[in-house]
Amino acid sequence: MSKNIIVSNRLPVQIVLENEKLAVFPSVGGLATGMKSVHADGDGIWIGWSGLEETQLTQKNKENVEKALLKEKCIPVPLTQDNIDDFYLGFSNKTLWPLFHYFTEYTSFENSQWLSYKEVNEKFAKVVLDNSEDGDTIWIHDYQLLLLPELVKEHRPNSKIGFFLHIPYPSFEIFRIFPWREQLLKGMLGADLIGFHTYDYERHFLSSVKRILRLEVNFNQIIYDDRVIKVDSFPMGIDYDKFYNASKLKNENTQAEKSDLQIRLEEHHKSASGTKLILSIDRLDYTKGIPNRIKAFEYFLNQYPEYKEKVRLIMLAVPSRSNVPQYKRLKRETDELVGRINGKFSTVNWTPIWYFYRSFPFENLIDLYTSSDVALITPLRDGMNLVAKEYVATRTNQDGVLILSEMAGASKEMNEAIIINPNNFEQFSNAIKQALEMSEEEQNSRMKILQKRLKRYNVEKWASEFMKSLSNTNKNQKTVQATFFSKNEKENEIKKFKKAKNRLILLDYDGTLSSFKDNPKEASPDNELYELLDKISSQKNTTLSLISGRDKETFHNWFPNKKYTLITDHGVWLKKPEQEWEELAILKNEWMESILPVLENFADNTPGTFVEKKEYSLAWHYRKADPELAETRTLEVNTVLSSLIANHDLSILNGNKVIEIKNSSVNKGKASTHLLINTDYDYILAIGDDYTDEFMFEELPDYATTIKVGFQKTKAKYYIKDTEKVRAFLIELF
Ligand SMILES: O=P(O)(O)OC[C@H]1O[C@H](O[C@H]2O[C@H](CO)[C@@H](O)[C@H](O)[C@H]2O)[C@H](O)[C@@H](O)[C@@H]1O
Ligand SMILES: O=c1ccn([C@@H]2O[C@H](COP(=O)(O)OP(=O)(O)O)[C@@H](O)[C@H]2O)c(=O)[nH]1
Ligand SMILES: [Mg+2]
Repeated sequence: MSKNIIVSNRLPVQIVLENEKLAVFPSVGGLATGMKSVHADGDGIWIGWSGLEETQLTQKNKENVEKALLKEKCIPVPLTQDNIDDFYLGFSNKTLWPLFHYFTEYTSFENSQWLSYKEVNEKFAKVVLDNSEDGDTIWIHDYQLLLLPELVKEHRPNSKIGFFLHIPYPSFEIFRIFPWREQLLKGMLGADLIGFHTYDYERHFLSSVKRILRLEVNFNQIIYDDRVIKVDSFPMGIDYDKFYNASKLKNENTQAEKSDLQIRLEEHHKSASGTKLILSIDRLDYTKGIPNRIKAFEYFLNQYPEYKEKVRLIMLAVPSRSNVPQYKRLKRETDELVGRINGKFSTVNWTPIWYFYRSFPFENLIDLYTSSDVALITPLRDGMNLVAKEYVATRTNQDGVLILSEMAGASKEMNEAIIINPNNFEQFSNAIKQALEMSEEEQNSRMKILQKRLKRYNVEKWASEFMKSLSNTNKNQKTVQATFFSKNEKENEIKKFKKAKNRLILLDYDGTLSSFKDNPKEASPDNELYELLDKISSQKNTTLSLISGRDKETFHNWFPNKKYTLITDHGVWLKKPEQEWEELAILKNEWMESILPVLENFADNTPGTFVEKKEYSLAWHYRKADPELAETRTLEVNTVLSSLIANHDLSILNGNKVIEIKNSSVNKGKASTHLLINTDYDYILAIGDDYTDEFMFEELPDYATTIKVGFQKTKAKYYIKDTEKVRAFLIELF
């Protein structure tokens, strides 16, 4: 039976060891709180870090920790102090976290920490491999484990691997700064499905994949070797019923059952009628915009002094990553700001800010959510922000107002909140006023819509949508319908080849025998290739022909006096050994006059592209262009050309990073059948890599062995990875 495995840096529970005694606490942070309910229901396991330092543990403690975690269906990945310093506090939280949240000035790039990041990802991989079988479904989470999908995929090719990023994915201009960007992207591409909270993060990721790895992206699918990787957005929800029911239940509490916090909150309301509470809850993190929020609150009090003594900001900041210097500084700054503002505005009856620096148990969170008239959630950047959603879920009377930063992923689905730019203090302070003065009807109507969506798209739905999408990836996993040669098939092929009495070998050039260069002129044959071709053509009963879209002059210079046939310009020219060039088709080329300037215009407007003028065709090459610009331009080129070529018997070939306009009546299919006239071959082998070679695959007789280089869709029977493998295969044959 295959099982489901969740992997994240932090487990949903944290173990604390004090005086040899184990205590188990729930983890804070959106990932742990969100996924916990998903995990609780299933029968899978969760792999992650227990929060302990590995060398602290005696053998006995280690066993006890494992036992305690196993009860929670968790398996620990042990981290040493060095791992915690360099991988967790270091690379994860001093490099990836600030960079992905657009805090470039906080981002450090330390090679030693990168090495540690790789080492710990390998450590996680080992635990995953030790606890899984090929075929299990593995769901990996977040920025601490970006390399893990690739490490696991290598050993679990038949497992479906999902990856979800809980934080923002930054725009290409930010991501490109990162020194190890290729490795990170390739690490993520080990997954079969990659999920983000919002479409914007997804779009940024795809843009990096296109520009940095230069991979083909079709809508939201990435073609990577022979795999298709799906990318999609899944906005994470919360356990709606848990928050809703807890707050419903709370309404029924008798005075004696109330928490101390609840009693104090009620006292606040009683102390002066009409006073209101504004709530803010976050981990103490610079991305959450806490100092900014305090300053904006001060701005509000100055702008609308009538609210002094009438409103109170209750601010919960949960300690987080406190060994990272920026977090230490933030703590100091927050303390000072709260002190200054309370000092400035407080009266005998009123302190404007109630500030807590600790974490609260669930019951107290509910007290805070249900007692606050306004929730002020104003991060500078936030992947999602679940607190905003939790606040909404607890408002069982459908009152209360949410003010939400447009920089939080949650803002994309929570339109009925008051959405603000947290850097605009004017807007900030007006939003507070608007929230405090909002009519009950308006509160209700906004809340209703918000609640409806959160209830429907809850965390369970989120997880099941992700899993459903992950299980569907299987169907379109392979990019090509053709197959690799199996060992048996290859042996048969060699036998067939050896037995044959008259053999024809048709080889395309670029992308088949020689790999692509930025400038096509540089892709000239090397000595190894000359030797290989000479060897093939010197065999008995063997006709070798190169069949290419290249122009005749180039091939004439590259392959003078050779013992093999040359077919150029997609089949316009043919040269047999020791014979003159013959023209297979008599073609006109006057059309070029009108089309050349159009293509040149595109070349001028699209940096990195150029026009190649051949005798009978024109080719616009865009290999070096920015891939996203090229995507738009190729569409434009195709549209413009389609109208120009009408009535000219011309066709547009969309090749590998090239668009070529040529006469419709010539193609490699016709040229290759020309070679079959008057000769009986009992063995035909054709290898080619691009769209233009498909004509050849199509027109050759059924018994021909046709091979596609690369992983695009094809009519060929087999495929092979790249030019190197083609050469190796030919060496094996001959
Ligand atoms: O594990 P820590 O270093 O203590 O940090 C706590 C978690 O913070 C981050 O949460 C993110 O995930 C939330 C749910 O998807 C999302 O709402 C929020 O915007 C994110 O910041 C982090 O991604 C987790 O890995 C941490 O465990
Ligand atoms: O004292 C606290 C304060 C908050 N939270 C939880 O921490 C999570 C914070 O997640 P969010 O997505 O808002 O931000 P993150 O901390 O993940 O960046 C929410 O589920 C809160 O309920 C908690 O468990 N204890
Ligand atoms: Mg080719």
